[in-house]
Amino acid sequence: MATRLRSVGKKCTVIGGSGFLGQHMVEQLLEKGYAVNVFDIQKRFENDRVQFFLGDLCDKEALLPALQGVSVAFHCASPAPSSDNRELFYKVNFMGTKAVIEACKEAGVQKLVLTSSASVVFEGTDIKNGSEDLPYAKKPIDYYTETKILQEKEVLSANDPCNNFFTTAIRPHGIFGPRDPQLVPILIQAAKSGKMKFIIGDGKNLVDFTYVENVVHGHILAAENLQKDSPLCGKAFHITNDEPVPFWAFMSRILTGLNYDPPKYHIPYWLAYYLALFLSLVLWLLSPLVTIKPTFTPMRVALAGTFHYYSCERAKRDMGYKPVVSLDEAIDRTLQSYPHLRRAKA
Ligand SMILES: NC(=O)C1=CN([C@@H]2O[C@H](COP(=O)(O)OP(=O)(O)OC[C@H]3O[C@@H](n4cnc5c(N)ncnc54)[C@H](O)[C@@H]3O)[C@@H](O)[C@H]2O)C=CC1
Ligand SMILES: CC(C)CCC[C@@H](C)[C@H]1CC[C@H]2C3=C(CC[C@]12C)[C@@]1(C)CCC(=O)C[C@@H]1CC3
Repeated sequence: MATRLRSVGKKCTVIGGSGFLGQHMVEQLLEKGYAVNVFDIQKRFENDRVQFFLGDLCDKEALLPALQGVSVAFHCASPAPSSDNRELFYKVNFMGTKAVIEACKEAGVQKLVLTSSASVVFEGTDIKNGSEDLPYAKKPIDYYTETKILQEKEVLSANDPCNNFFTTAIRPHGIFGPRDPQLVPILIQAAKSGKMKFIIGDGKNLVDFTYVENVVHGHILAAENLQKDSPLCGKAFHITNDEPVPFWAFMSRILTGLNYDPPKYHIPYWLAYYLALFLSLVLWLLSPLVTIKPTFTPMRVALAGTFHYYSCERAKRDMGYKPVVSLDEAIDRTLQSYPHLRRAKA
């Protein structure tokens, strides 16, 4: 109730509001009484209560109309991690984020909440209950992560209380839920083509998978607690389900929930990693002739075979965060939302 009262009359803009997380943000913001603008390069849904602004966030002039009269901007736009396009990541995540900051300041937006990623500290080796104090990855696992680091630094250092401009960053990890175009669809595609036979490593590595509604809840709490002298100013916060789970148990639960067999043979982590590395080298050599997107990339092998789970104590302490949907419930809701991916029983 308190949250609802505080949010009445608030106007916000969701940059990247047509995306998976963005659409869920829009739905919950509307439910909480916010007036919502969406700025995105594409329009992917219809809603009379939302004002859409189409444009590229790298263009400050295009952003300005979407930010007029707005008190909070949520920036959750990014090229898809799988695009692996270094120039595009640099242009959108780094240069584009600079444009977002400039446009917010010029339009008089008071709060900017960035969707960063817990992966900004991940280098492909185990992280167990990692806090926000871990240093940024010196060797990020891919170009996407490299530019998420640049982006987060840019937003946090733009915090400027003297000019009434406050910034914070949310670092979710492994977001999943209805309409996710990545995790479940990629997994089921791999299972369909017979590639989900092997567990990479011993299968005991714990990982955070975070239900999209919990991620949205973290963003809204961040916006509502971000103000002068609050501990959120210029700081990053992990938002997770706070229930780390073995990576392969989670994958198996999704697979069996959609009537696919879970993987049962084990392959040593380093063997999988070097095979994926060798495959990407071969595909790179062949790239002038054919473009093939491999299912197993070194990055995915690293994510599938190591521990990477994070503490969200800072978010609990500073913004009263607590996941609103348990992992069990989240998996059930997600499975129900993908009837078209369910395999018919023989
Ligand atoms: N999906 C995941 O597991 C995780 C995602 N994140 C972050 O969460 C955010 C949202 O991710 P998703 O919703 O999964 O991605 P998504 O690909 O579904 O949505 C991204 C949106 O950004 C828009 N966009 C891209 N380039 C743009 C540009 N130049 N100008 C305007 N709009 C542009 C796209 O059109 C799309 O609607 C991203 O910042 C991502 O880095 C962080 C941690 C985990
Ligand atoms: C084929 C299988 C070995 C794995 C299929 C599932 C993967 C597609 C996903 C498992 C962990 C996911 C993940 C991300 C994308 C999808 C997975 C690799 C991110 C890279 C998305 C962007 C981020 O900021 C970090 C995420 C970490 C976990």
